[in-house]
This record gives sequence, structure tokens and C-alpha cells, in this order.
Amino acid sequence: MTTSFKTTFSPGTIIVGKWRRSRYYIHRMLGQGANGMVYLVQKVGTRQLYALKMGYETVDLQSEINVLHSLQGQKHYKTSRKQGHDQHASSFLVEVDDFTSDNKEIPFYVMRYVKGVPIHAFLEKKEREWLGFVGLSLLEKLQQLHDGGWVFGDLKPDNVLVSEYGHVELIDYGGVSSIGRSIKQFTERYDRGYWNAGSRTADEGYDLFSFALLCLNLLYDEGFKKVTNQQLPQARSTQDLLGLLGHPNVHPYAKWLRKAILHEFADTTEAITSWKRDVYPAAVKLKSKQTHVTPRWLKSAFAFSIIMLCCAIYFVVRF
Ligand SMILES: Nc1ncnc2c1ncn2[C@@H]1O[C@H](COP(=O)(O)OP(=O)(O)OP(=O)(O)O)[C@@H](O)[C@H]1O
Repeated sequence: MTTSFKTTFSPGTIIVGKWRRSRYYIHRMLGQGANGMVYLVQKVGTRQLYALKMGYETVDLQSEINVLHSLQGQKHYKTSRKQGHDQHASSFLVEVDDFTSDNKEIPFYVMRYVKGVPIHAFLEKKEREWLGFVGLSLLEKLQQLHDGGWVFGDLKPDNVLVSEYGHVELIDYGGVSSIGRSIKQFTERYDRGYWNAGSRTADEGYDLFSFALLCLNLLYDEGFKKVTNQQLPQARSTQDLLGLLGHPNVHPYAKWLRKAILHEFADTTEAITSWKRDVYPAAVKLKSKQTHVTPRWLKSAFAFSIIMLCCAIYFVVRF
């Protein structure tokens, strides 16, 4: 059955599954996208929080559910789930059902709740060098998907949530495609095809390319916006992107980004090795330099105490 709805539900609403009869209490809306609305919910009778996504169209939601199902079954994810405290809470897919509202059938699924803010919001409050840390964590998430035969596809800042301590989680698996198939969902400015830099066939390089553009966007937003908007579609090329690598903000990442843009990494493992070797130490060095810079107030306080000490010695000697 195909359904279509755009109703929003207020906090306090209880969603009751038609088939499985589970009850979820809505706390608030987490976000809204092209495919549906996502709510923070609590399973009634438990303390467990989840994210519940209602689809506008059953067919769009079903393709996300299929991907989440497959990820769930993957050995790697099974292992990481075992390490968690609550297996259910960390599951990709907790439950799939429909519920009825105003005589309409609304499909939904329940997934783990990822507590964090989008990567651009996270980095706005931190030094730019944090990208060295969260970037590595994001590359490792992509590698897990790639190892399972998947490509994320729609990599963009909104789909990367970062916790307070810099832990990265991907959300919105609607764009995930099997390696070798066509990319089914993408955002133009991070898409290889948009930049005439390669096909829209799902391969590891597709995600690495999007990752590089996401980095450019985060490091040098102004320049990235400029090249994205100024060119006619047929004139867009990787040269526009490579031209941004000389900017001082981008400098520590330039070597790595160049390789990702030009598809010079054999695979994600090689890309991660290079990030650890070329990017991560540069970020750590910059960061430790910053932490070791003595604040001006401390220098003034030190100078003041030396003067006071000299005065005290002078008075003791004199009288
Ligand atoms: N598991 C989750 N945990 C926390 N927040 C989430 C989760 N899933 C989604 N969200 C929030 O809901 C918003 C919309 O979700 P999602 O991106 O899945 O919808 P969409 O319709 O597929 O969006 P898009 O138009 O980007 O494809 C996200 O931007 C995010 O803020």
C-alpha cells in the first residue's frame, strides 16, 4: 500500500504499532528530510530512547529498511553490538510497523538514537584541527560499510553526527547502495558526477571523493561555495577543487585531499593509512602547539609576581 502524509505529531503523542502493538511515547521531533520525519521516542514501560522514522512514502522507507536489515545481519556489526551495553538500543533496526492516524496508514521504523550534532556544528565550536580526529573516525565508519560491500552514497555534513567527545555516527542510510550498483541518492555538491570527476557507480572511491569535498566544505566554506556556484555544469572539473588546496586552512590536509579527489587511493584502507600518516600527526602537532601557548593573562600575572617579589626583597634588605 502507498501512503503519503505530512502531519507532524506533538510531544506526548503515543504511537501504537498496528501489528506488533509496541507503544512509543514521542518526546520531540529530531528532524525532517526528503523521505520522512524522525522523532525522539521512548518505548512505553522502558527507559530506552530511540529514533523513530515515519516515511512519507512506503516505498522510500522500505528501501532504507532493507539496507538497515542487511547491515544488522553483517558479522562486523554483530560484533560491535555485542560489545555495547544494550544490544537493542544500539541496533540499526529495532522494529518496523505501521500505525493509523486519521484513517491513514503511516509506515515507520525504529532505530538507535544517535546523540550528537552535525559535524559542521561540532567543528564550529572547536579548533579546525579537530577535523584530524573526527575525520579519522568518519573514515573508519565508511570502511566498515565498504568491508560489508556497501557504499554510503549521500555523504554530507547533515548525515554525520558527532558526540560531545568526538565520536562519529552516520545517519540516514537511504542513500546506501551495494558496490557496483548505481548511487541511488546523493547531494549535488558532494557528488562525483556533478564535478565531472567520475561515474555514479557505487565504489569506495565515490565515498572518499564525497568525504574530500565535505572536508573542503568544512575547512574553507567560502572557497567551496564559490567554486560550486560559479561554474556551468559542463565546465565543472576537479581543477576547480584542486585550486582550493593552496588555502592556508586546507594546507595540512592538501596532500590527502588531492589523492581522494583524483581517485589515487586503491581503497579505503590505503586512504586511512595515509590519513593516519599525513593528516593526523599534523593535526596533533598544531593542537598541542595551541595547548602549550601560554595565555597572555598568565604571562602578565607572572611578571606582576616577579615585580612584587623584587619589591619585597628590596624592603627586607633595606630595613
Ligand atoms: N538515528 C538518529 N538519531 C538522531 N537523530 C536522527 C537519527 N536519524 C535521523 N535523525 C535526525 O533527523 C533528520 C532527518 O532524518 P533523515 O536524514 O533520515 O531524513 P531524510 O528524509 O532521509 O533526509 P534527507 O532529506 O537528508 O535525505 C536528520 O537530519 C537528523 O537530524
